[in-house]
Amino acid sequence: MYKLGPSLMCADLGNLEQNMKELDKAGVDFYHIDIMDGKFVPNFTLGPDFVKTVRKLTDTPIDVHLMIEEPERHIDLFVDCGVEMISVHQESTQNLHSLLSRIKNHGIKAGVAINPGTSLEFLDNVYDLLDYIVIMTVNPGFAGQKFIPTMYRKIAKVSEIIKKYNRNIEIQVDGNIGANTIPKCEENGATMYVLGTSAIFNSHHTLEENVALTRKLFNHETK
Ligand SMILES: O=C(CO)[C@H](O)[C@H](O)COP(=O)(O)O
Repeated sequence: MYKLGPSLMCADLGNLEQNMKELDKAGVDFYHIDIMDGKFVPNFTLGPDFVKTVRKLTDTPIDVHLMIEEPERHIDLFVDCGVEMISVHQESTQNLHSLLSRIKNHGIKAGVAINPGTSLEFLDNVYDLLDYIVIMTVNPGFAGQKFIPTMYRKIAKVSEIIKKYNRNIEIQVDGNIGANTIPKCEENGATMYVLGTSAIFNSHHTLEENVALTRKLFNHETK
């Protein structure tokens, strides 16, 4: 079961409603929304008002990726937007366990996003709270970057670790996910795919066609 989630920072924001109509028609599984504060990452992107707009436009699950410092100060703001999933970075908070507990207490899925240079040992302390782990396959901040090849091994390692925990934790991959990278991500155990400029938000085909072409890259069925 594999899930596809367009990264809305890469959408045509002047045409958001139309873009989302096409993507919903194409049957995407979730929408990925990147929140950047210019501190934790060197860029600014979307915020809670944008998330609320997306919520009004679709019933498809919304996955918020918080690339911000002190996310504990803002969790409630994003929960109140009506999202289904929130991921945070271990490097951005003093107390990851309590932050993940807070997300779970709101009845939504909790994820941890892992930067390319961050090791995996900390997972042992929080795995009981995790619904998904996001392997950043680029350094977070900008769309259109190159996949870091050593991240394939990291996906495989996380996959092994999850088996050891014996819990149903999904592996999401984010950053330059497309024709050149999906087959190897799948081989190594990724289950959720964030689709940006490489896979769908480019001018080669319509969004619906790009989603259909992306599905063809998988050996197994999506969803
Ligand atoms: O998290 C991100 C950047 O930090 C984006 O979601 C991601 O990079 C998607 O865009 P692309 O496929 O162009 O890399």
